[in-house]
Amino acid sequence: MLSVKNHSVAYGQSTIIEGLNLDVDKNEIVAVVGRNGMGKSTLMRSLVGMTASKGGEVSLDGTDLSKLKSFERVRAGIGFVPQGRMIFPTLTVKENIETGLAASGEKTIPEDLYELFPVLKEMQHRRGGNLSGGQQQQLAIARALATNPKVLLLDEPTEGIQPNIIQELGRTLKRIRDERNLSIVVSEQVLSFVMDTADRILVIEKGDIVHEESRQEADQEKIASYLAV
Ligand SMILES: Nc1ncnc2c1ncn2[C@@H]1O[C@H](COP(=O)(O)OP(=O)(O)OP(=O)(O)O)[C@@H](O)[C@H]1O
Repeated sequence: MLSVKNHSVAYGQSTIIEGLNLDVDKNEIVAVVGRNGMGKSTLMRSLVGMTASKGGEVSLDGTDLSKLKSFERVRAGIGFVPQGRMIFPTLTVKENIETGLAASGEKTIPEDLYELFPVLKEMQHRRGGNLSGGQQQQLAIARALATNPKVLLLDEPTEGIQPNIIQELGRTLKRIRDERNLSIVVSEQVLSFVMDTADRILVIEKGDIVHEESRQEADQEKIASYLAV
C-alpha cells in the first residue's frame, strides 16, 4: 500500500529525517507518536510533498510518488489533514469541501461524506471560521476525503480538541477505514487516543522510527516513556 523507503528530509543544512522506512497496509491505522519537535509534521508534510524530500522513495500501490508535486500526490491518492486543520475560514463549509473535489474529478459533494459528518450538512452554508474546533476538524477530514484518497494522513488531529470529541474522532477514523477500505497514518502525542484507534504504533525520535508495536501487544508504559519530557 503506502511504502516509504530510505526517506530523508532536511531544512537547509539541518537533516531532520534520515533513512526512515515505513510500510502501511490496506485497512490499517498506523499511529506515529513522538514528542514535540521529533519530526512528525516534517514526515507527514514530506509524504504529501508539501515539504521537499532529500532522498528516498515514497510509493502508493507500487506507483512511485517521489518526483511528484503535492497536488499530483493528492491526485494519486494521498489525502492530508494538516496540523491546525487549515480550513479556509472565509469560505463556507460546502465550499471548503468542494476544494477537495478537484482531485477526485467529482462535480458535487458525495452524500456519504455528509452521512459521515451530518453536522457539516446542517452547517453547509456557514463560514468555516465560525465552526467549533471539533467541527473544523471534521471539515478538514471531509475536505481530505473529498479527494477520494487511498491513504489518509492526519497530523496531530487531537490538538486543541476536547476529550469527548477526541473519542468521537477515534470512532470516526475507524469507521472511515472500515467503510472506505483505506489506510490511515496519524501523528499523535495523545496516548489514550492512539491506544483506542491505532492498529500499529510507531515511535519517532529525532526523525527515525525507534520502536514499533501492534496495538494488541503494545506496552503502554514503554510508549508513554518515549512521550515523557
Ligand atoms: N520550516 C522549518 N525550517 C527549519 N527547521 C524546521 C522547520 N520546520 C520544523 N523544523 C525543525 O524540525 C524539527 C522537527 O519538527 P516537526 O515540526 O516536524 O516536529 P513535530 O514532531 O511535528 O513537532 P510538533 O509536535 O511540535 O509539531 C524541529 O527541530 C523543528 O525545529
